[in-house]
Amino acid sequence: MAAATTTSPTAGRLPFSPHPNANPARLSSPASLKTPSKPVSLHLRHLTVPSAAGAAAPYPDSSSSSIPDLLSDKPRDECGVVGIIGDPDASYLCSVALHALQHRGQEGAGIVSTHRPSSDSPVSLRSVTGLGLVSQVFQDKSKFDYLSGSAAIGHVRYSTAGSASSLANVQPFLAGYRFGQLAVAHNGNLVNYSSLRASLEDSGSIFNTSSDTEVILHLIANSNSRPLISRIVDACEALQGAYSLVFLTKNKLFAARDPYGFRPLVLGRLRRPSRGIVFASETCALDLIEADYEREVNPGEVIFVDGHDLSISSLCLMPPKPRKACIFEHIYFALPNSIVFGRAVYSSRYSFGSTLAKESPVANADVVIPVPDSGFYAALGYASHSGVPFQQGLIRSHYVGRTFIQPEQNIRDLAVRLKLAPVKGILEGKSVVVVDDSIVRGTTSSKIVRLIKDAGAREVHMRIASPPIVGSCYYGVDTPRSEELISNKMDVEGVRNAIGCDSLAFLSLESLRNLLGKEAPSYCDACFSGNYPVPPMENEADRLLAEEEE
Ligand SMILES: O=P(O)(O)OC[C@H]1O[C@H](OP(=O)(O)OP(=O)(O)O)[C@H](O)[C@@H]1O
Ligand SMILES: NC(=O)CC[C@H](N)C(=O)O
Ligand code: SF4
Ligand SMILES: [Mg+2]
Repeated sequence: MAAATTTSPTAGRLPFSPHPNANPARLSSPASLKTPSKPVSLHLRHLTVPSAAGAAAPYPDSSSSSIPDLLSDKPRDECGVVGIIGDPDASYLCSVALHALQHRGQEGAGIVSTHRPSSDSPVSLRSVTGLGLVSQVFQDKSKFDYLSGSAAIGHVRYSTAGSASSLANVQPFLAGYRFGQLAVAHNGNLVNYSSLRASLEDSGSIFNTSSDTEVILHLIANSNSRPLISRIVDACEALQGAYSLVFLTKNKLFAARDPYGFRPLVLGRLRRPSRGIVFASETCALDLIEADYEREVNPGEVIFVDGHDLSISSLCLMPPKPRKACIFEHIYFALPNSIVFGRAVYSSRYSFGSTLAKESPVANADVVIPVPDSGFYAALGYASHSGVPFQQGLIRSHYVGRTFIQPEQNIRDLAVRLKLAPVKGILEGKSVVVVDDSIVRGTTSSKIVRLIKDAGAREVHMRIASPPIVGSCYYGVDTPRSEELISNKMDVEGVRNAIGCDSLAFLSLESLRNLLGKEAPSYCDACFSGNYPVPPMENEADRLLAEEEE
């Protein structure tokens, strides 16, 4: 194996290899689908946890609930992944880290860990997955006795491919194949999933789920390369789109990131005596389990950690691509206390807001209010730059999750009222600047404008701390279809009219790029600009059709 660097964790700071794109050494042929020599069947295993009587699942599937989940109205959060090795409490720490990443996915959660019943028995992998929140799936603490080993990977899911309500699609996926057991957890979306799956099925592969992630396991199983890291590289070379991945075997933890680096993935080290190694989608997960941030997993890099001595090896074997980190992580997805792609999310949002104030001031405004939660930080920036007092004119209920909205207009109104309550004393008779991070379909904004006007506001001026969203995302964010995006259907004046506010302004794409400075070209802004770094190969109709057929 070429270009591997192996070190001991006791040697202080880890001497990782240079930037992966500087080392295009390859182990195998260019990206192409390998033809398996024989049909390969993977056996996916889960210990499943039913969502507490269905009713307790906070984000019920529309088919099973009287309140349909209309999260498809907005860009839904994406998944979060965690991997920990070298600590006796690996699965418990994994669950804590998943709590920190809960905002990235609420449909399902799971952990796969190593397990060794006694010192003379072999190590095996065990899985616990369930629909719902981490606290629901891991409510029963005996799960951590079942997941007893010193290495674990975990996942919180918001689906981009495959049914949201199918327990089989909840990750991590655990499979047995000719080289033993392998588990994977994935954040992202594979744009060539359908063609990969069709090709694998033609060759005899039998799929257990409707998730795009499963093709990764089949590609690894079909690779004839050795060792496993080479099979992972082989698989990654066939994938197109976004993937931040963690893999677990009985004695190794792997992490891999696509060559564009769409989705975040960081590496840290536990402060506790074990000095275990951690991978996580966001640094907020490291903070919660008291791990120190060491660095990002670089785009195109595959890292593996040996469970015996916690030595870390880094391979940079994927063909180099221009880096394209998702700017929407900074606008909306990531937690504001995280550092994502080397930038503090809080300060990004604050600066988007202050630049918006510079770009689109409101004359004679009385008060600036945020749309909780995600509009908060941009509103602080807007208020600070404009000198207009900041107030909380909308109070968010702690007991309503992400917005549940009915298709019928009257129930939609109720849903927003359940979540957000206006403070009359702040709004009555005022000219109000309302700051939010984004408008997707316009559902939230139009309801909020009405709420604020009903509370007696004289004028309502919407200020949005990102450019108009004109295109869908194909890289791990489940945005509505392009034709449902309000800014794809009409210009800013049309949107203002539809929302019913007195004025509306978005942060310009130019300002957003200026704020990123010389790093701007290393960010994906396709949903604002239409410049898709990887062409969306499979149209959404195919995706929807595939889901309907489940
Ligand atoms: O134009 P729309 O289709 O209504 O979507 C846009 C809204 O959705 C998001 O918030 P969300 O309600 O998801 O929750 P949060 O801000 O509380 O996280 C976003 O912050 C906007 O407020
Ligand atoms: N949002 C994500 O990253 C989802 C991962 C994977 N594509 C799934 O649908 O399960
Ligand atoms: S299209 Fe938008 S949401 Fe998707 S990766 Fe690019 S910036 Fe992020
Ligand atoms: Mg919001």
